Amino acid sequence: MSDAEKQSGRERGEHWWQTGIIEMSPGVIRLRGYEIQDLIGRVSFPAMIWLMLRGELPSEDQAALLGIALGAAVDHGPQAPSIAIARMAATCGVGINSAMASAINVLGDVHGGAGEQALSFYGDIAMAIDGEAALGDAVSARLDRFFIEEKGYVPGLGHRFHPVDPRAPRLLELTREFAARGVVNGRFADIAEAVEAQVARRKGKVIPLNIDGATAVIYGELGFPPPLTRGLFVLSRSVGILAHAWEQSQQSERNKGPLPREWLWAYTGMPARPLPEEGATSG
Ligand SMILES: CC(C)(COP(=O)(O)OP(=O)(O)OC[C@H]1O[C@@H](n2cnc3c(N)ncnc32)[C@H](O)[C@@H]1OP(=O)(O)O)[C@@H](O)C(=O)NCCC(=O)NCCSC(=O)C[C@@](O)(CC(=O)O)C(=O)O
Repeated sequence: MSDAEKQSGRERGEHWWQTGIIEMSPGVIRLRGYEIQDLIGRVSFPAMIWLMLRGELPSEDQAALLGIALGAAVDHGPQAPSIAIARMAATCGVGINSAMASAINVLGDVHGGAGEQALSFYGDIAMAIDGEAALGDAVSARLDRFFIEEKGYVPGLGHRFHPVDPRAPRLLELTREFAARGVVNGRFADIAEAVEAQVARRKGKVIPLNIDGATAVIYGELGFPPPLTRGLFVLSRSVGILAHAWEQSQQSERNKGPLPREWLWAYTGMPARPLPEEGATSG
C-alpha cells in the first residue's frame, strides 16, 4: 500500500466517527477539551454527567440541583416494574449487566420515561406564555387540546400507589429554593403545579404530580431537552436497579417469578375440554 493510500485510509478512519465529546491518543484522554486527570477528583458525578451531555461544566448550584433530581428517583422498591424485573432477572442466573438491561428496557412512556412527554408538554405551555399568554390560559389551552385531540393520560401525573407522590412536592420546593437564588427561573415548577391543579378541577379528583413529572421540571429548569429527561431518569434508576439486582443475587432464590406460587393469574380462556376426535378438526 502506498503512503498516499495509507494516509487517505487514516483520514477515512478519522472521519468514520465524529464526536465533540472525547479526544484520545496514546496516553491522552480529554473530555470536552479537559484532561481526564484534571477532571478526576475535582468534578462530581452529576457535574461529569452535565459536562458529557452539555459540553461545558455546570456551576456548583446547577450540579447540586441535577444531583437532587438524580438522587430522588433511584429506587421505588419491587412494587415498581423496573425494580421487580431487576430482581427477577437476577434470580435467572444472568450477569448483573443483563439484569440491569432487562430492567432499564421497561422504562418508557408509562413508567419512568414519561418525563420526556411531560417536559414537552410543559415546553408547549412555556412557549404560549412566551407568546404573552397568562399561565392559567396557556395551561387551559394545552389541556383542552390534550383532552380533545390526544386523549389518555397527561404525562407526569398519576400514581398507582401514592395518593401524593412524596418525592414531587419536595422536588418542587427545592426547585423554588434554587429559583429564589437565581439558579433557575422556576417557570416549569409553576407550569407543572398549574397542570396538576387544572387536571384536578377537570377530573374532580387529584391526579398527583409524579416523580417523572417532578424530575422533568428540574431537568427542564436546568435546560435539558425532553429526550434527555428520559435518559437522566434511566441513569438515576440504574442505581436502584443495580442495588436490587446485586442484593437479589446474594440471596439463594432461583427462577423467582412475579407472584407467589399460590397466587395464580385470572384465566379468561376456554374452560377445560376434551381434544376433538382425530380428523374432526376444521384446521
Ligand atoms: C402512572 C399511571 C399508569 C398510574 O395509573 P393509575 O393506576 O393510578 O390509574 P388508572 O387506574 O389507570 O386510572 C385511574 C383514574 O385516574 C385517571 N388518571 C390517572 N392518571 C391520569 C393522568 N395522568 N391523566 C389523566 N387522568 C389520569 C384515569 O383516567 C382514571 O380515571 P377514571 O377513569 O375517571 O377513574 C398513570 O397515572 C399514567 O399513565 N400517567 C401518565 C404517565 C406517567 O406519568 N408515568 C409515570 C408514572 S411514575 C413512574 O413510573 C415511576 C414510579 O413511581 C413507578 C411506580 O413505582 O409505579 C417509580 O418510582 O418507579
